[in-house]
Amino acid sequence: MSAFPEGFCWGVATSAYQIEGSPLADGAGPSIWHRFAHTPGHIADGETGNIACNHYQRYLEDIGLLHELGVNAYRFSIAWGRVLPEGRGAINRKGLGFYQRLVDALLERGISPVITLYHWDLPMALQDRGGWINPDSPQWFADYAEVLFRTFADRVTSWITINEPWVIAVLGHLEGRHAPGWRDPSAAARVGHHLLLAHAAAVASYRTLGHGQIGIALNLEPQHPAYPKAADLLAAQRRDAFVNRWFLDALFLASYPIELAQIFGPAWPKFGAVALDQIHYPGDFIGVNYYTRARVAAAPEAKPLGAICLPPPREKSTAMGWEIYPEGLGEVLGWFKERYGNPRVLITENGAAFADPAPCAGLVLDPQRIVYLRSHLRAAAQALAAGVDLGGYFVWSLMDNFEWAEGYSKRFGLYWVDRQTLQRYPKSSAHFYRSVIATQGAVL
Ligand SMILES: OC[C@@H]1[C@@H](O)[C@H](O)[C@@H](O)c2nc(CNc3ccccc3)cn21
Repeated sequence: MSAFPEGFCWGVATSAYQIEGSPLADGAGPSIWHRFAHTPGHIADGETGNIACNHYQRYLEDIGLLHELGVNAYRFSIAWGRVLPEGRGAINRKGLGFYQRLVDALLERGISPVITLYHWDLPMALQDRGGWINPDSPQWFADYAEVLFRTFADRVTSWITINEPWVIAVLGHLEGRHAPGWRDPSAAARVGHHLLLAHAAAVASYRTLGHGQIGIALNLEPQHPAYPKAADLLAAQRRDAFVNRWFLDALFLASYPIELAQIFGPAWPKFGAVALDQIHYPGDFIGVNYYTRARVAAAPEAKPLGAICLPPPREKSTAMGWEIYPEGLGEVLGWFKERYGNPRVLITENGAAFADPAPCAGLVLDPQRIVYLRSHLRAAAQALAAGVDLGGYFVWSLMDNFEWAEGYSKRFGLYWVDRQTLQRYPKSSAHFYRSVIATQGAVL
């Protein structure tokens, strides 16, 4: 029996800087990840996205892989700096032309484009104006989005404004592990707010220019007390406010969790009623990027949260050190039905990195990824049966790619990429996912 309804959206996901390569080709303006990756010490093995998977040249071959999988949707991001090299103003027609050819080739194959407007690669020219802490940044983003809405209004009906505002604010502006590499709590709080204003402005623009669906993609991760102790439960609740409810409550409830003012202290701005009303903009769907859960222990010395996350047992971990915890996907999906009015949800990322072996006779055997995907797909099917308005599922990722600060050392793909030749090889998980799609989940 099919676990998923006819018309369910089956896809895979990628992002521009992680797969395209050629970051400066055809008049493209450099991004903050180009600068960050070229700054020694930021990326494992000193790698950059200069080549990545050379998708910029090999995109037709990669669309062939999508067709081989049988997906009916493909989530990818547009590099802002290819379209607007200075981040605003003059349009780079060659840069926009790449995405027009990509969209047309997808549509010819019957694959629906799901475009992420922003997946972390802000044009350097805008960062030089302060980037996301600049109060003008929401308008910069809305103007960029309008160029794409007008270009693709007739062909693209699924849009994601921003990928993971929490990662942008926290890893990029609080912890400094991602571009632009800042460590400034006040900046992180303001960046989070400006990203929500940017999302709201793009949604408002799409309401006048488009006739499809638009949403935002959030990284969501259940926070569980490591031990049955009151202190651990309180620490887990604090971290839940910080990781999950910061953006969920803002979008759906027009309020920030009170814990954030305690966590950020004086660095947390005094947002008024108008500011909170302006971020009350969930859009048409919520994208859920789910990978794992956190086991949280109280640690008063670990400022500002007073919490630490305990590593999972090795036998339950992926190559990223993340716990394999499919139950957490059902928990996260349930939040939308229980707390936020049961909006349309898409699982916009779910996947895992494992130490995949090299190809043998043209195939990479990755049984662990099959186990991971099967268990998470089962959890998704159970949530759907329980009444969650789940409309689609995207595997992260189509192929091994540039895994940010980890460089190319972590492989998330359904296709294995030879780093010397860039040849793509199917993993057995690609064949598994193809069978899931072909049977609407009956094989699970
Ligand atoms: O790490 C795998 C992927 C990454 O390649 C995607 O670009 C990004 O959208 C993505 N988000 C998560 C989950 N959130 C996260 C948490 C901590 C650090 C980085 C990402 C995983 N991933």
